Amino acid sequence: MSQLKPISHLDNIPSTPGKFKLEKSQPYTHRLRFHTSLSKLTLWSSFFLVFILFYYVLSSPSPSLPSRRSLNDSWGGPSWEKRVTRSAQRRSSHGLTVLVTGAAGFVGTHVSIALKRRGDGVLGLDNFNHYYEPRLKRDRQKLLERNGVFVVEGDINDSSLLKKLFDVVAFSHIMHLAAQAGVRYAMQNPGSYVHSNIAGFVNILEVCKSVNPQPAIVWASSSSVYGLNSKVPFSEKDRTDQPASLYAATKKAGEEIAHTYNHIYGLSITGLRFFTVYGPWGRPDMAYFFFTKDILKGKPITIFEAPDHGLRGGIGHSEEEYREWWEEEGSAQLRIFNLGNTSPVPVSELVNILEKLLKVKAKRKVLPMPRNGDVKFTHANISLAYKELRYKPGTDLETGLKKFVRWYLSYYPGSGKKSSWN
Ligand SMILES: O=C(O)[C@H]1O[C@H](OP(=O)(O)OP(=O)(O)OC[C@H]2O[C@@H](n3ccc(=O)[nH]c3=O)[C@H](O)[C@@H]2O)[C@H](O)[C@@H](O)[C@@H]1O
Repeated sequence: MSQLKPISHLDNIPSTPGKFKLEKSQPYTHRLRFHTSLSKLTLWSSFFLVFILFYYVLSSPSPSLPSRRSLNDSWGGPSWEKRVTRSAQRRSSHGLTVLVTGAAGFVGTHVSIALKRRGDGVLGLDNFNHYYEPRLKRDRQKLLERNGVFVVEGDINDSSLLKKLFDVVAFSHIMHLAAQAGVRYAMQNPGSYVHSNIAGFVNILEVCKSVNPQPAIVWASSSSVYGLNSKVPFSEKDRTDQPASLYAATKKAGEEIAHTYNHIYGLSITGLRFFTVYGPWGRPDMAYFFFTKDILKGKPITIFEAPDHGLRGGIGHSEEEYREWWEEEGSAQLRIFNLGNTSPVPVSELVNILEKLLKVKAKRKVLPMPRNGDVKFTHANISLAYKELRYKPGTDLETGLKKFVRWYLSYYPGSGKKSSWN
């Protein structure tokens, strides 16, 4: 756009002497000539400027846009590169070098710390968006820093940043967890799901396909891809073509996109279908988190009841289970695994446990399940993950929620003071 401004400016320059009072005196002729040549000079120099600008815009390679953006970003420079290198340094030659996207997120934080503790080199990437309280993300970042993990502030859609990271570090793996999460929010902000879960994922794959050596990719799909399926437990072999939310549809699209990049470029890609993950440092938009908050405040909570009066079970696993997810990839694999717990729990049972742990009675409002993206039930078949990864959840819901509640009360001190049974 900037090259247009001088052109419209040129259009406004008086180009004929008709706007000037004509006098026949010599000096005037000189002035007129001088003016004319000045106009010409201005015209030509402006034209030249436009040409230079135009040439610059056309001849700059595509990274010129991101590099202009980088003026506002907090990445780049020798001390930044040093921090990146140090964070990605693995402790032994057997260790992996992992880029964790969405590192300041709930799952990303736990994964980064688990990998770092076992000796892998870990670098985080996160855009610290405002989907939920940024303070929580910043505090997770501090936790990561205490554990030796540096989180680069940037977006997965920024290919120049991604390329720069691969210039500085030869990552063996990407743990891609950056995404627009949340099932119900997709009705409010559909574009953010397309931007992060589809465009962002493709951007990551585009960079991965071009670097040498190509990193293996492990990424977060979702149990929500099972959508309206009624056959339980959900198995990886089941159909996934009836998503109930745009969120689920973008995760399903991610699985198909993964297939393409494996097929064409031989990228090794493992998708993990998470089943309602919960625990300390969790996400405030999830039911167990805001139920805890509202129960403590004495505010009513809404329990969605499916039309067949079955309540959908939120099931999951706590941070211990993250440790065993990882294994060295063979080349060019395309895999998908369910990760969750195998005993579904009705939402009402989740509330019973929270009441017991918080020592506060919940004000329950039971409503028929709205058509808001939620599904009636979810239940994981995890035999494939057990067979191939030895994945075995070891935390029951009550133990996991106890850990969450303990964390919640210490993170939000004062929130539990009013706690008492009515
Ligand atoms: O399993 C997954 O794949 C997904 O798990 C969660 O989604 P969801 O299971 O819907 O998690 P919650 O928002 O915590 O909902 C749990 C259950 O509580 C119910 N619920 C939710 C909100 C509410 O006010 N009342 C209520 O009964 C929901 O219908 C649902 O059955 C995450 O938000 C997704 O990002 C993730 O991909």
